[in-house]
Amino acid sequence: MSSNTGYSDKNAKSVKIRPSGDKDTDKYIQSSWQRCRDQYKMSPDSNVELVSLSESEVRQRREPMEKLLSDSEEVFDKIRTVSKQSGYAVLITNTEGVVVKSYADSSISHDLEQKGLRQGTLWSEKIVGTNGLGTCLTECRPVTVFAEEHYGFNLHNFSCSAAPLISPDGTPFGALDISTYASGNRLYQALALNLVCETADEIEAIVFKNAYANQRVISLSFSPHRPETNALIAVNDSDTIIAATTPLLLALGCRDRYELVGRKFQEAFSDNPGQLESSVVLEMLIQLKGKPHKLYATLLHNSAVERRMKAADSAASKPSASGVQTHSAEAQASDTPLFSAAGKEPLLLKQASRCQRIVNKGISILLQGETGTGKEVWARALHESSDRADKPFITLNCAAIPESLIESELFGYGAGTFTGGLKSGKVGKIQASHGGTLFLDEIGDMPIELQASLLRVLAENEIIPLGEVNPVKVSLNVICATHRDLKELVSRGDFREDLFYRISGFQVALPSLRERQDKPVIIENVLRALCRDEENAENVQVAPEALNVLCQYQWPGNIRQLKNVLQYAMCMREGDLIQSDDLPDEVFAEPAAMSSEAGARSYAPPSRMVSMAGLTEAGVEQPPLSEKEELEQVLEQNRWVVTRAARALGISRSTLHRKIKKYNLFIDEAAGESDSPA
Ligand SMILES: Nc1ncnc2c1ncn2[C@@H]1O[C@H](COP(=O)(O)OP(=O)(O)OP(=O)(O)O)[C@@H](O)[C@H]1O
Repeated sequence: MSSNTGYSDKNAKSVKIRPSGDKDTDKYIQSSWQRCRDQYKMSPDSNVELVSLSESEVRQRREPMEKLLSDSEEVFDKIRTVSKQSGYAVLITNTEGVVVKSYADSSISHDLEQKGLRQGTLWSEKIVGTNGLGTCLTECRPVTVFAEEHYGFNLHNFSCSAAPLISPDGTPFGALDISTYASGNRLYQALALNLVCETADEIEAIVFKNAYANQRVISLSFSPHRPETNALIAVNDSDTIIAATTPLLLALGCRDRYELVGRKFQEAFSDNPGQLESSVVLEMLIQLKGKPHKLYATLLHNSAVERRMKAADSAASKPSASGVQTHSAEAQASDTPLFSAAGKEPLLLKQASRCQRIVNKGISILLQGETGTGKEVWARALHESSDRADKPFITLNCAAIPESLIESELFGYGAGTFTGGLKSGKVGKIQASHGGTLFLDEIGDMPIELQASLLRVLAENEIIPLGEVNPVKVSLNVICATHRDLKELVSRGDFREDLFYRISGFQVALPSLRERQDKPVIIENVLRALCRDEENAENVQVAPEALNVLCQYQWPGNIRQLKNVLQYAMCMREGDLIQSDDLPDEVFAEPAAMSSEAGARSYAPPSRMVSMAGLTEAGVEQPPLSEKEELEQVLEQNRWVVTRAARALGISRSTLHRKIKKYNLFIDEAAGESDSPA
């Protein structure tokens, strides 16, 4: 390990933590200080520099959280009122620790704003050291960082309490913080922490109800007088629990959300013969730590589900005059190919309804996503949702055939054009998709010379097959897909800018499987499809522990890999239950180190004093790094910004430049000289 850390072991021993009197608190503050010292190579008792992002960088990071922020407005109003009265600033960050929204409603909080507690600042623990937001995101738990517990000397007069914001699959999507000037006793901050935790719970419940608006959401409570709580589960049509909120998992003492998720409702809350109906509080008996407890379940009012159920009932009981069974608009919508490709992923559901509206409007659609994320499935769903559904759907994977053949594959050729070609000539894919849809997969691999011809086809709707002179009129819908960053290809001159704009009238980003909030639903869908292909397999299920393993795995090959894994497990299983032992070794790999501050994504209840340190990047035991590896790691963490990496390493910029040269590390000079985060 490098000794150029700017402080000696003697300094390290002098790490001082103001005793809080709370052992648990001391532990997480100590771990954070240790990370600052050993991993981020920060020197204690020196000032930390706050990094501010530009308006557009903040906007870009806020965009995915926009809906959540507007849905939770009422909850934010409540915490703002309390914060205003007590002189706190309210900050909301994404998982990187970038403040995407802040509220300063009092003169104290205006003052705090001037000191950096405002929208746009970056509170990543790696950059700023121990602090409320950064440490909360790293530890994935609520924290208060009070006065001298902050690593940076210039933050010693702040008191910050933060809690992670948790999405329905248990992964953090940001953090909420209230901060003020530190005064009095640290223990008084317990109230602030409580307020942040309660608010984070309320936000989690709102996001949860929205994510499962088409399922049954049940509130569970220990009191019959307060049946509606933030302790929620979502149950699908076959009575399987598909998600649970953090407050519920903590109340029931579950260390892992898959102690509930994946189980049948009746079985999880055993000996409960009652039926859940609207506005009835169902009393149930459960065992907690060996003792019986009464638990009250209430089915929350859900108009979408009620409409769907009513539609299903009436469809089942009365055929329409035409003899065709009727469905409500809701049921019809969720039956469409686009909605079934979207699963229950909130972002994709939104994209499905947008695509549904534009699919016949002549707007070109570009699909982006890693390999195996379902781009072709989405393209087919678009075709099947369009007016061209009964016409051909033709695909051409530009990366899968040699460059020299793409042109003839696309445009076809006339009789006798090539030696070795078909005597009668060949109809190209463009002509073959006339009337229907042409799906150009991996468009980023289209040779630049051919891009001009493709652009012409799209603009003029006609082609001239190779070796022919007469143009042929075509009418087709072109959908393109890529896993590459086309804008970057454009900037490198490898992709025509005019073609990029021509094919990307509307862009759909398909999330990787590891990012999806609806993993249990996707697993179930892929499994059902496989079961349909096998005799007597209709009752095959995945056991909760196996489901847990599948949901925690990082899935570099996305849904395609999931399909292979389930195919393997189907062969290995004995009986109708797929157990962990039936899964291939690959899915038991350690969670990969995460790029975001939040560390490895966790499916266990992540907060309220349950430390996820064992799963975070920080907690995974690392072998010692060589100086070169360490430099690469710190440069990577600081996005190759030399000034920032030098600061993180505790060395000067010129020393870092010398080391970069010594180890022949690649550095992008433009990025290296700038301090603005990429
Ligand atoms: N929503 C889904 N539900 C069930 N299975 C799916 C879903 N999406 C994709 N799959 C399955 O995953 C596999 C990969 O899907 P697809 O070929 O559409 O991915 P892709 O992104 O086009 O991959 P590539 O980039 O490698 O071409 C296919 O077997 C497909 O059937």
